[in-house]
Amino acid sequence: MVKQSIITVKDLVKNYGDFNAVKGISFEVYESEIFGLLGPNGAGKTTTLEIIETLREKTSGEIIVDGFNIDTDAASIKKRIGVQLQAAGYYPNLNLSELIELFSGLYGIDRSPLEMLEKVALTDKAKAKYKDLSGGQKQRFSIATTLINNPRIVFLDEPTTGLDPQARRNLWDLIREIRDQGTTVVLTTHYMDEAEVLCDRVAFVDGGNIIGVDTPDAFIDKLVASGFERPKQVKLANLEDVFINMTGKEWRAE
Ligand SMILES: Nc1ncnc2c1ncn2[C@@H]1O[C@H](COP(=O)(O)OP(=O)(O)OP(=O)(O)O)[C@@H](O)[C@H]1O
Repeated sequence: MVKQSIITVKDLVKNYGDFNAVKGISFEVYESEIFGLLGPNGAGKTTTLEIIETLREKTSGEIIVDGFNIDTDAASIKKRIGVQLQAAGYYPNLNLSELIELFSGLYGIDRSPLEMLEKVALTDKAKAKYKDLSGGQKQRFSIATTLINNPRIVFLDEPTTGLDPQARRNLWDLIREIRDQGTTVVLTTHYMDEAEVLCDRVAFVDGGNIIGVDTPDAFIDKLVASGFERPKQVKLANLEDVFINMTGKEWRAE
């Protein structure tokens, strides 16, 4: 099957004053894939995401999102994407249900809060305030808010940072469900195990450059074919497997 590109980034440059944070990167994201931007702190991942999300100005380069050019059609792009809000955007006096009603209103659409909360297993917290949620619940709620406008693409910046292993795996399942329903997912992560099992393709970003884009399997196979071997015999399980095995996979009461 020919892959259809939903995001095309060409020669993207971002300077902050005289600091060249993104140095002319080009890549494509395909429709209905989970695409990961990986790289060390300060590599330029968030800058790149926020430019594509129309939240930050680029210095130069071309970006097409779902057929719309960011220079001429940013408003059409905004309507087609879902972006996680910073926590500060969640008015403290409203409960989750009311927050979803508020955001739906801002989009000018009518979404049932319970239906949205159901997607992220938070119906029992409908009357709770955002600040009273656990870390995993906060992440799930913020993902629910990205889905309100039925977006073609959702952007998730480090969605699992700070979560325990169960919450992380549950969030992976949620992200896969979003992809399986036809929504493209672009995320950043520092966890390579996460990228390996979750992402269909990954781009490595380093010092403002993209140094490779491929499937996790292809990257690993290429490295192994080049003669790389781990210094130590790899065990058939790791400590996280032990943890999950001892404490169970189910949703936590949190
Ligand atoms: N508003 C800004 N003004 C000046 N420099 C900035 C600004 N935002 C980011 N930078 C710089 O640009 C570089 C890229 O930052 P960015 O946040 O995009 O990196 P990142 O890959 O997302 O890092 P992390 O993994 O730490 O989130 C960093 O050196 C950062 O200090």
